[in-house]
Amino acid sequence: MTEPMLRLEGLRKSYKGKQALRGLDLTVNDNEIFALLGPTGAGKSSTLLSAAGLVDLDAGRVHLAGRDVTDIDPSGRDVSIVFEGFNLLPVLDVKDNIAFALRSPTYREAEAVIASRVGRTAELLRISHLLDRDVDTLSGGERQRVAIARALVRRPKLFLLDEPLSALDLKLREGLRAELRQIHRENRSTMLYATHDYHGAISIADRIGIIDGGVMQQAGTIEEIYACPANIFVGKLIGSPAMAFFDAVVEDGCVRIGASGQRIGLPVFGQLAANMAEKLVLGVWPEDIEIVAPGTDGANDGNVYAVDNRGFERAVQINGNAGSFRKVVPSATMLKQSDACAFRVVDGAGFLFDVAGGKRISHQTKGGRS
Ligand SMILES: Nc1ncnc2c1ncn2[C@@H]1O[C@H](COP(=O)(O)OP(=O)(O)OP(=O)(O)O)[C@@H](O)[C@H]1O
Repeated sequence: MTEPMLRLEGLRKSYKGKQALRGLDLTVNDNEIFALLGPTGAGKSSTLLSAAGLVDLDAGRVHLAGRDVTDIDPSGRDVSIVFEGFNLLPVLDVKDNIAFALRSPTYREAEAVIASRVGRTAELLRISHLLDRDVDTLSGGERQRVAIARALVRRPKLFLLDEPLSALDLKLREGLRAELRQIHRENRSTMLYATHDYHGAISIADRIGIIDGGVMQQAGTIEEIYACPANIFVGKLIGSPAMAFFDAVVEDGCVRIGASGQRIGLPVFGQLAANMAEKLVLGVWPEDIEIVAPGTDGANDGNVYAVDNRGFERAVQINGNAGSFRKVVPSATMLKQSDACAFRVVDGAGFLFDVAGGKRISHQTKGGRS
């Protein structure tokens, strides 16, 4: 088996007593795009900086293509990093900004080779027409392309992208993401892409890692994560809309939603932990919740709190006694704000989570997502 391109093992990093990484593990395989998804302050940048060797770790090891590089300088690691802030050099034009890394003492190349590589990389990123411009005359999207070109031109083993597209508008972001995938296919490069944008992460990545509090919460393909979300935090960050959560109680071999809602037989949740608490949280992907007519037998009562128009679809928020959820429905669905309605969880769907720690305690279910 080939070695993973990047293996981070038990990384710990504190900044003036503030713990940013708390035993973080992460594996990025050769030739894959791995998205590191997490909210602000989760530890994404610290993870990328650790991989590049740009921070001093308190503990843990960094392996690059099977080699332990923990004690190796950034220049000896063969990785390139693109930051959100672009870090272009204002005194140089676009061409020289891209060529900069190839002219460093470590990567010194012949000028003819540099010109050809700069030209090829500029074509890939569709910035050939900008090569003679000063960087301070460029738009945000153009600068971002130049920053990516500058990192790419070295053809590093590993390409680290830290929120590279967040400053761009939606259309530019989508376009650049498609181009990054194309570059990845052509160059067979490996990318670690940090973002807090769920849509961005799933559209570009082969696998996703969800990070919070400096710890990897779960890693896998999006299908694996949907089929088995590790904890409530993962459910809240994944999906669009995200997972719905309801208070639930265990009574008479059933899980009951709220005090008087739907009853679901315990066996559908698989073999459960022996000492299951009486109170639990039931997590359900919105696709596994049906909205039905008010008063439907065995369903949960609710009312429509908000309706957002999305063109061909609408996103509705339904509030119930045991919790609320958002779900996308066709725009022909006759639901208006304040309407009474009812909803029920599709047979066999849903996950049970522990109230205290938020960990999933039920097995994979057979809902619409699995
Ligand atoms: N140089 C620093 N000095 C002090 N604290 C820092 C420093 N860098 C990061 N931190 C703290 O470490 C934690 C993790 O930060 P990090 O930048 O790795 O998170 P992030 O997931 O990249 O966040 P964001 O999405 O906001 O960039 C945060 O609480 C942050 O405030």
